[in-house]
Amino acid sequence: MTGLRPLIAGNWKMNGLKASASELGQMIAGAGGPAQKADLLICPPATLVLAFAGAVQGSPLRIGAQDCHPNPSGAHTGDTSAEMLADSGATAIIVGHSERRADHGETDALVRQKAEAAWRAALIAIVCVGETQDQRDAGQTLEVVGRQLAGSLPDGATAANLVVAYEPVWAIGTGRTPTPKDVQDVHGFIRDQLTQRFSGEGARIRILYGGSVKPSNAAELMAVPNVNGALIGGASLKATDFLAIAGAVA
Ligand SMILES: O=C[C@H](O)COP(=O)(O)O
Repeated sequence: MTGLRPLIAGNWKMNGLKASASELGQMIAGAGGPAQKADLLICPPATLVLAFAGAVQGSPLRIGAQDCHPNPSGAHTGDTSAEMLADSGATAIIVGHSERRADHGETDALVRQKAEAAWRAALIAIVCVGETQDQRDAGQTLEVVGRQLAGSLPDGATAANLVVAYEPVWAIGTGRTPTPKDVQDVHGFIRDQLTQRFSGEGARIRILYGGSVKPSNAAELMAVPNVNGALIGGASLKATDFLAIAGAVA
């Protein structure tokens, strides 16, 4: 950590039904324990944002979303705008997750528009970047991450409106993680990019690590310089694991 309050964010991806409110209830119940060292955010599927946002009222937990359309409204069947998510009680939106980049062909330019949409709705944009296995093997990690940052981050980022998540694609859902040294190198690079572009604000924007974070590796990963929290997939579906990870921050 670099003195920034950590953010532990859970991305439930396409998982969760109304009955999952009981898991959320356990998170709320445990949020006052060791987990209170971090800001806590759960990003359920859009279908649950409204109900979950109501459920967390009065607790330290916040609710976010996983994607948004760039436009505030209009003829876009099946899409959801940032304004709709804000209206449902979301406080943040994940944009540019590698699964959306891969499954929906999202470009850096589109991700940037989505981040701007989140800001237009007064929400935090959590912008994801990360290299594939092939890119890593070719020694292109920093080049890829640098290009994604340059293309995906809008001008005007502040510590209050932007979080960056570094998620190596090959580490997502695989049980594999980079070494702490590798994480340190990439997060240090991201920090440099942020400070070059956003000056003093860039030093205070939180940089999350994501990819197979679990209770057993959280303390080691969260202790790496310039790691200011985690974006957690699978392990965020279980309250005990999510809270244990939050409790492991330095
Ligand atoms: O957004 C979360 C990431 O894709 C990480 O997922 P994972 O923790 O299941 O590897």
